[in-house]
Amino acid sequence: MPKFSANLSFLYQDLPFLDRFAAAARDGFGALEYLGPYAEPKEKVADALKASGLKQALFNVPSGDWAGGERGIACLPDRVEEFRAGISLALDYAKVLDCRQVNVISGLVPEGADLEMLEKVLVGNLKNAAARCADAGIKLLIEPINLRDIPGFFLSSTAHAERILEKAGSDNLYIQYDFYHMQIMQGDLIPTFVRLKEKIAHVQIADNPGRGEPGTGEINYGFTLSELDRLGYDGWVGCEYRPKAGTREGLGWMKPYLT
Ligand SMILES: O=C(O)C(=O)[C@H](O)CO
Ligand SMILES: [Mg+2]
Repeated sequence: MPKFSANLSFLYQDLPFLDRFAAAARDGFGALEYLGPYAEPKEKVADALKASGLKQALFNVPSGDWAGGERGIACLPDRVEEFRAGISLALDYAKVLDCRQVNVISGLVPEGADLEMLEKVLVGNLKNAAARCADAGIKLLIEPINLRDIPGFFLSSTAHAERILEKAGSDNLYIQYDFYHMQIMQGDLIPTFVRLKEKIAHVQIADNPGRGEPGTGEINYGFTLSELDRLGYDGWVGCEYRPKAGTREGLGWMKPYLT
């Protein structure tokens, strides 16, 4: 049976951040994930997590000025120090939250940038970060993201992610496989999952078009989720969608999976 993680950067947007933890527990989720917990002291986040009884599935390492339009800094040559400091901060939170995986958002391609140089920077950053995370028993992930929602994003395909993994040469670097992004960019969702299964540490779901609940678009999630089960995927399934009505009202799709 799939195990679901509520992505609190997308779900329960009507509630203050720390109140979303209890709401997710009440609605049957087993774990939580979000972009980042950094606006709150780690002790407060840990208290809310403990009170909810949920697990911390994942969060992103600091990703630059998100509100200002940045989408990660990991490929940017002039941000290497900041990236390394961000890994330290992410590890501090991950330890307190007993979170076993963190995700890196690669960044936007600056106008006129040398792509080979960006790749070299990204690979160097990931190599260093994967080793530091391994020492802490935490997996490091990278996520291909679709170019329609984030034009100019550096990492937008599984083929590119595979190349980055190969160049980084770390056995602690994995792929976050987001079915929504991959449906837009390449399709062939399950065969690609099967091929990369050993390298996929986390999956996320939303339907297309619109990034709504499973069942509101073209992806056959009945088939997809039963395939994940059949193939032995035992990680969390991150629910990273924008509810069409309200989070709770839109959870009908999850009912068959709750025991
Ligand atoms: O956008 C996504 O798909 C992600 O998973 C990133 O973490 C940002 O939300
Ligand atoms: Mg995602």
